[in-house]
Parts: sequence; C-alpha cells; structure tokens
Amino acid sequence: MEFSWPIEKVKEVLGESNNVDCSKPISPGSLSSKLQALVEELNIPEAKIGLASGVEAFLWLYTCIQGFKPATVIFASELPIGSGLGSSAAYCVALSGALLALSSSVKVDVSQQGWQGFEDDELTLLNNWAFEGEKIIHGRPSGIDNTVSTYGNMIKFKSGNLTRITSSLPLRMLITNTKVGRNTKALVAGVSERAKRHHDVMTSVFSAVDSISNELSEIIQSPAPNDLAVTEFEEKVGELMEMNQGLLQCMGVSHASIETVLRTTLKYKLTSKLTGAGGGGCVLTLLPTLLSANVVDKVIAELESCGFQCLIAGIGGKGVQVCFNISS
Ligand SMILES: Nc1ncnc2c1ncn2[C@@H]1O[C@H](COP(=O)(O)OP(=O)(O)OP(=O)(O)O)[C@@H](O)[C@H]1O
Ligand SMILES: C[C@@](O)(CCO)CC(=O)[O-]
Ligand SMILES: [Mg+2]
Repeated sequence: MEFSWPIEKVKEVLGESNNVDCSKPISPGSLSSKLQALVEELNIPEAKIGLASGVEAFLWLYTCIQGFKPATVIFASELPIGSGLGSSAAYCVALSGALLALSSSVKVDVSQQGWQGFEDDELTLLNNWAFEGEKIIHGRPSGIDNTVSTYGNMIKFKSGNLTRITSSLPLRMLITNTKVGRNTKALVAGVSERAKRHHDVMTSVFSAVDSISNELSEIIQSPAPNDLAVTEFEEKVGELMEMNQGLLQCMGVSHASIETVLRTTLKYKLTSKLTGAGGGGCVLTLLPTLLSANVVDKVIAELESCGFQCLIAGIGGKGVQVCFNISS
C-alpha cells in the first residue's frame, strides 16, 4: 500500500513541537486521536484495516525521531502478519532502527558497506521506541516481542526485566501457520477478562507458566549435553512445551486449528505448542536432533494437506542490524 501526507498537514495535526527529542521515547497520549484521524483519512480498505495501527505507529515513530523532515519510506516485510510470529514487533524494531540510524542519537557509520549492529545503550533506546510502537498496535504489550527482535537469540523476560541467554544446544522447530487470522489485542484482552472472572485459578495458571519458563531457562543454559543426553534434554523441553500448551488452553487462547496441529504432530510423537497470542496463527513443533528427514517430510505433508503452511526454523538469531547499501 502507498500513503502520503503533506508535511504541513502533519505539523498542523500533531503540533509543531519542533523540540523533538529522540533520546526520550514517549507515547502519543492525548495526540492519539489526532494520529488516528490522520490514518482514518486514508480510507484503508476494510480487508486491510489491521494495517491502520501499523501506519499510526509509523507516523508516531517518524515524527518523534525524524521530526517533520520530508522523506519517502519504503517498508518491506517477509513475516506473515497477525500470525503469532511477532510481525508487529519486527516492524516497530526495524522502523525504530532505521529512523534512529539516521538521527544524531546513534553512532552508526553511514558510509560503511554491509550490515552493522548497534551499541548497548543504542539498543536500549531503539527497544524503548519500538515498545512505544507496539503499544500503539497492541494496546498493552509486555515488551517481550520487541525485546527479542532487538537483541536476537533468546531472552528470559519478566515484567520488563530481561536476561539475555544462549542455549547450550541448538533447537530446531517446525513452524505451522494455521492461516487462521486473529487479533493479538483482542486475545490479550480476553485473557485479562478471564483473569478478572477467575482470579485465583488464573493466578495459579500464571504461576505455573512462570515455573515452566524458569525450568526451561535452566535446562537450556545447563552445560551442553553429550550425544546420549541430547534426547533426554529434548524430551524435557518437549514436556515443558506440552504443559505450557495445556495452560494456554486454560487461558482460552487455543483454537480448533491449533488442536488439529497438536493431534497431527502427536501421531509422529512430536510435541507442539501455540506461539504468539494464539487463537489461530502459528504453532511450534519441536524437531528432535535424531528425527529422520523422512518423518519430518511426512508430518509436513500431512499438515499441508490440512491447508496449513510449514517451515523449519532454528531458534535464536541475530537482533536488529542496519545496512546503508543493500547490494553490498
Ligand atoms: N509490514 C508491516 N507493515 C505495516 N504494518 C505492519 C507490518 N507488520 C505488522 N504490522 C502491524 O502489526 C499488526 C499485526 O500485529 P499483531 O500483534 O496483531 O500480530 P503479530 O505481531 O504478527 O503476532 P503476535 O503479536 O501474536 O506475535 C498489523 O495489523 C499491522 O498493524
Ligand atoms: C501474546 C504476547 O505474549 C506476545 C504476542 O506475540 C503478548 C505480549 O507479550 O504482549
Ligand atoms: Mg504482535
């Protein structure tokens, strides 16, 4: 999609507060309705209306970080949108990274060829801006998705406290996209409502999820297992995933399509859990190291025959990087 706004119009609506300080991430607050009005004027077709919040986040990040400079911005993304793979966070992190890279707050070298990373304090700033964008898209995000997109690899995250961790063993997952659309904001709100209705039960569910996360982080950081112990290591991870899925079901965020993936992979003795906000979207299936390629092919064929889409991914990757000359 292509949109444009005359700079004068943006200034008029968002106010010519030209003392933009990109070193201090802030929320739109009372400007929120004005941002929405700027996007409503675009008459985005109903089928793509989900993008409206992404466009609002763009306008906010752009005007806060770059002020009212005229520019053309092209955004391309390969992630499926609204499928539980954190496309909203990846979008906000990429935008914040690109906008900050062109600001005075960040010391990247625009003349350097190839991909460059950011310094630690720059990553903190970038992550905080991306979180502001996520808030516009999600309502009340925890910040986990933008933090993972910013830093890469694995993150242990609790109420804003993050610990960067690395797995002693590479983990491989099959990602199945059920292609059932869902809305993260609505799903997260649904969990809050259930927590209000059943306070004690949901407190126990959340506490069990917390214990699963703690146990998982201990397992994956323990010294690299030898060949014999790899299966044991993977079985522990699989069992924790299975319990986590059960608890997510308790929270009301599973879906018939997710249950179909669980049943199908279980036929091949493989464990799966939903990812992202649930309600459809993507499901992760642990692919043990010793699993034969033949079984992987069979499970993929069966899942794809249900109309799902599969891809294999390694867990952990690089965080945000910037490149000024894409052909290099
Ligand atoms: N490439 C993009 N261009 C514009 N907006 C985008 C883009 N990618 C994501 N978004 C915004 O993010 C929204 C989808 O975010 P949402 O949080 O609902 O799903 P997700 O991030 O893919 O999954 P989850 O949050 O469960 O991991 C889109 O509706 C749009 O507003
Ligand atoms: C479902 C959720 O945990 C992640 C969405 O990818 C929501 C959040 O943490 O903000
Ligand atoms: Mg999201």
